[in-house]
Amino acid sequence: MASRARQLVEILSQSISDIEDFLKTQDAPDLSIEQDVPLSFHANPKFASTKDAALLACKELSTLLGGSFAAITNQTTSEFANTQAICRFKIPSSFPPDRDHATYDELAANSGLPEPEVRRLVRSTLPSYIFLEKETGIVTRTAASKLLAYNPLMVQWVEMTATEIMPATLKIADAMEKWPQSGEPHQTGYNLANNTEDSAFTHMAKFPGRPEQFAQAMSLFSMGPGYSPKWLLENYPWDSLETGTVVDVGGSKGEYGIAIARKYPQIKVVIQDLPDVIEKAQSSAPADLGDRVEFMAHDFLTDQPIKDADVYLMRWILHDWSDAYSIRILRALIPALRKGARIVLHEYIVPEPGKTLTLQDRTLRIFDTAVRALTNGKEREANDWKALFAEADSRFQILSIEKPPVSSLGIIVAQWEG
Ligand SMILES: C[S@@+](CC[C@H](N)C(=O)[O-])C[C@H]1O[C@@H](n2cnc3c(N)ncnc32)[C@H](O)[C@@H]1O
Repeated sequence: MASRARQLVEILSQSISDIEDFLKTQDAPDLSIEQDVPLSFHANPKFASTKDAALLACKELSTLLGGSFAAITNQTTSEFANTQAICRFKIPSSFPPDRDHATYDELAANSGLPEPEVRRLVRSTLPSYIFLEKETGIVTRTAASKLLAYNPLMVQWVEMTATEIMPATLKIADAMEKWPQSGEPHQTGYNLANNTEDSAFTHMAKFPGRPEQFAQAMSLFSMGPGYSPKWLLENYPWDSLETGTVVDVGGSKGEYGIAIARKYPQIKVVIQDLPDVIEKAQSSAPADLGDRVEFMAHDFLTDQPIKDADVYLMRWILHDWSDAYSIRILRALIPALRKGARIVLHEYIVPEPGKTLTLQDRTLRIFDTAVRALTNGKEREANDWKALFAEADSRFQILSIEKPPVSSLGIIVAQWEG
């Protein structure tokens, strides 16, 4: 028997042929993104049922291809709200042991929610393939609900997105009205959604568990193959540094700095971050690298204290900051720079529009919305990166802006010519 994916392709192919035949009988042009078919077609039972069959096949095929993670993350806001509720009430893990199917009564008993509530929530997630109900009253776990049952980080991600990101993004328009063109990290959708004057991360830190939840949710991303430090290690000529110094600015626990020091025994690395982050990072620093890895508290909005280093690395830093602040962060390096020093950024590079649309475009535009909502940050296109350095100082010369094929992040290299 043909695979489910193949069956869906057949349904899609047949439905599209039927739709095209229908359009011909109506003397209507082909389906087009730029021009809808007349509204009256949707009232035509033949057109409507064929279109629905095609859309449903597309949706299922997209879920098959995208996998369980995308099935959860690609939901609309209200679908996502129901997914948050099924996580909060632990419905994905309320199945009897060793079984991936359960009655609503069993789910109610194990989750502690009344049966009508469980039924309503579960049925709201059926269109997203979070659960299936192949036989009325019997709920089957899908790959997506198994992910929610067995992967605590995924549940943290759902909760964090629903409580931190979504409310903030829905306030972007209000923030734009209230603070036109602001680049301030405390004049954002997050500020309005949380009724605070603190910047997002300062505000979150006032609530036990919130920063940890944010960090854990974000760590889900770092597990993807595109986020491995190896892309930065393999795609920058670190071995040309001889006995050089690399400063990992905003380096957090030093994942990247430590990886560089471990692979290149001639390089010394200084990992800088805010004092409380450095205090924690220092306590878990690897002993075997000795004094080749140093931790230092430093606020990157102030002048860089490590002079004449070979490379100032900033991974995933400037996307959290508006142009005005990013320029300030770049300028704060200048007093330390010797001629020829390199600034290496490891950041997303948003593809320019007008070229072929890729799935990455959608993902990066969503990230851009999230960083804007949280801190007035920005995901940037190659030209934005160039403009940022040019605005910071004309003595920064961009050497390359490239994204290694499997890497999610690109590498932007600038040289100080002052
Ligand atoms: C998105 S994380 C990136 C961490 C690390 N570079 C990485 O890629 O894993 C941003 C980091 O910037 C640090 N940070 C935020 N504001 C800072 C400041 N004013 N000075 C120094 N570090 C700061 C945060 O503590 C955090 O570790």
